[in-house]
Amino acid sequence: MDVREREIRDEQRHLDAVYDRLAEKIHEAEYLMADAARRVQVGTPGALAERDAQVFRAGLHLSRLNSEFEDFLFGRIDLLAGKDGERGPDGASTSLEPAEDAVREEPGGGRVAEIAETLHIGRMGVLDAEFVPLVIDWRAPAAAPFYRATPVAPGRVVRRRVIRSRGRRVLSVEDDLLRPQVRALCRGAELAVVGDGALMAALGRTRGSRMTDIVASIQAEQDEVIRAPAVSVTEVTGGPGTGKTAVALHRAAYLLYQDRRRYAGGILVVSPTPLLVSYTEGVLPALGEEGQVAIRALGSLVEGAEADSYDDPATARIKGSAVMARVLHRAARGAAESPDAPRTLRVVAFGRRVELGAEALDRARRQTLGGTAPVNLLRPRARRLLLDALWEESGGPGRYPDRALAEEAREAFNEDIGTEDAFRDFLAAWWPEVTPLGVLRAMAEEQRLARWARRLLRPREVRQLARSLRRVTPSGAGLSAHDVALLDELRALVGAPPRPAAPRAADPLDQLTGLEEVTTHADRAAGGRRARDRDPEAAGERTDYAHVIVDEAQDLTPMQWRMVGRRGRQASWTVVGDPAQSSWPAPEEAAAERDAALGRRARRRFELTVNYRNPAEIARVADGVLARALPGARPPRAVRETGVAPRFAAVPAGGDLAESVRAEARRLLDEVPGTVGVVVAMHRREAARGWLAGLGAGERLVVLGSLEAKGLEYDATLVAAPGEIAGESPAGLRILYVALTRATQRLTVLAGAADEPDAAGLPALLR
Ligand SMILES: Nc1ncnc2c1ncn2[C@@H]1O[C@H](COP(=O)(O)OP(=O)(O)OP(=O)(O)O)[C@@H](O)[C@H]1O
Repeated sequence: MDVREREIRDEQRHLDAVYDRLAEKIHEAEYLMADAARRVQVGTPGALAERDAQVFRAGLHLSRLNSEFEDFLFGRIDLLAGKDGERGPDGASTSLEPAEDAVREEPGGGRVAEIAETLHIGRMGVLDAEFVPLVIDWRAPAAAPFYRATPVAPGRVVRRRVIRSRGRRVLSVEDDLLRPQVRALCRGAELAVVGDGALMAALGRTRGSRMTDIVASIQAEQDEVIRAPAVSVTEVTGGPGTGKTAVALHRAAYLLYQDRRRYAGGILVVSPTPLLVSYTEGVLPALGEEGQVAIRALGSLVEGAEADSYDDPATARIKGSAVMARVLHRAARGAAESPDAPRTLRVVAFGRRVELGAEALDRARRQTLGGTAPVNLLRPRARRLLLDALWEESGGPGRYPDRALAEEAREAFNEDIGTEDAFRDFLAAWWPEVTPLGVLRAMAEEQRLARWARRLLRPREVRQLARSLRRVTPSGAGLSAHDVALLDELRALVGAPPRPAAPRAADPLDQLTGLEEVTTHADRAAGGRRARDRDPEAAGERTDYAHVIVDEAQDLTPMQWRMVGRRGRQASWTVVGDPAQSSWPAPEEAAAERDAALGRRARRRFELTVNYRNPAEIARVADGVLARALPGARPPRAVRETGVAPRFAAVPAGGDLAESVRAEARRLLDEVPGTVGVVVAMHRREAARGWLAGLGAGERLVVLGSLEAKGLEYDATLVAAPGEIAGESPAGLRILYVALTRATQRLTVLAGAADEPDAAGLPALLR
């Protein structure tokens, strides 16, 4: 048996012990369920509440324990004795630095050390029957050295081992030695070292259609972000492939572990596109945090609205800009004045007809709009002002010289007239209840919009905006992601009618860990009631998150920052992004709204510097475009090379882009076993799907418009007609940079006629 086999066998023994222990825990949980069910016979309220809590705990515990993880246990660290003998609640010793005498000089020269503690790291903590840790949760303080230790600052770590397993079987181990100069002994035998680095093995693996977690190979600079304290704002920048998205998701899991009571159900992750949402959705469940975090695309942040179309760059620029907030303010108030609102109000008072004409009504409207409340909430004010005007008109004030009598009569007048059908019908038509969608659709009428946008938008912009809003239907189909931010703003401006309550998701792990208090059904119901009393809107949709994570933050428009900001008024934040990949052309304007959203909270900044996605050969091509897009910007350092240069091809003279795209895509499908992404300019998106139809690769082949490629990655990428992508918007070069940085193995750049390829097929933009 060679060293590798022996080490795998040892880890297998440990994993077997872990699963045996899990089996015992499952048995316990089942017993608790059965026991709780028996208590239903004892009908006192106290006993019922207890039973409720117990069933809930045991059920969740069971489902968690039963889920088969791909690799439940993935790491191990072998440690020197610590400076002090303190132990944490998980049984591991807490000291980070080795004891003075942990490493000794050997008589014949060299140094030797004894391994004092071995910890296995996994997705969930497991103690044996004697409370000795069999597995430490990856988020526990004791697991931090697994991620943080480096040969320069090894702390107590001598050997770090990454264990790959599937289900109950250990497949392989990969070791890093952090104190290579020390001869380490484990129970008298020399510590074995197997393999050459888990990170490289992980990075070289074929990608599927879903992102996977990186728990087994989080790097030190990433770990610092993941475990940064959640006070205030954590800002993370870093180039493509530096793990920003991965880090943001792992941070969500870490925060839940740290303070479950505060964060369960209260973390929002905002992602730029639905494609990126579905790509990343599996990561948190794999980390054991099923259903605890809401991951939403910018176009799905508003309940009941779902973006299903794209704006051209010029329209997006208008819709996203901060000035829209003022246009919407006027529109919301203007929309309460319907073009076919009645022009006369007639009622009968004191036995005769009393009438308000256009002039009096206009005055009442202006006075009503002097109020600052959302327009729908101004209706009581409108009602009051109309009754005032009618009272005047009817000669009411002159009829009663006695003040007390006059007040009484006025009250009776309000009561009589205010409940008359003619008055009520008039009010409903004259101050109709407006909806955010209704206002947005009213803005599609160019003349009205021109009035609301006076001195704020240019006539050309008004025309463009109105035209684009005409595709929005009364049911809300045809909305773009930018429209959704406008709807959210309008919701604040019109004051949405209350919605029926949706119960807040219960927090499974509160109950499972036993660290938190036990909640009963009664508690949960009361909690729901309290939340509704506070904010009627929160009943339909949660808007008060405890932590908000913004991915690809460089892309948020000012209006989108306002929308996201409304969801985190009391929250702490993690904001990750890369200015070099921004598709929004006016960064200063966005920065102002971003600052407003994040408020005065203190900020901690981190930078990630290593590109884990692209091989160096591909990164070099992208770096050239970065230098054009943002002269002076520093690209991240690519950690690996594949020895395969990117391929440059050109559409042959007189040839067809469609045919060349098809041929190049087929070539990549043959070259890599995993996924192939074909990136084209936005306007070619639909056509390109047709070009590639029937290539028969199932989920392996994906066609993307340039803006959809954000955040995603593929084993191979074909970037077609780069000049078209760069020319499509003012941010085009940065969008091309995004497209060129999606590949983990192979990149093909296909030059169209406008790309002026040289003899080697290299487009002008990449030379
Ligand atoms: N420590 C790590 N171990 C293994 N893989 C990693 C590590 N860090 C990042 N990766 C991998 O690198 C790839 C890029 O990560 P991610 O998508 O999070 O980067 P990003 O910074 O968000 O990129 P972009 O800015 O292009 O969206 C992913 O496949 C991720 O799993």
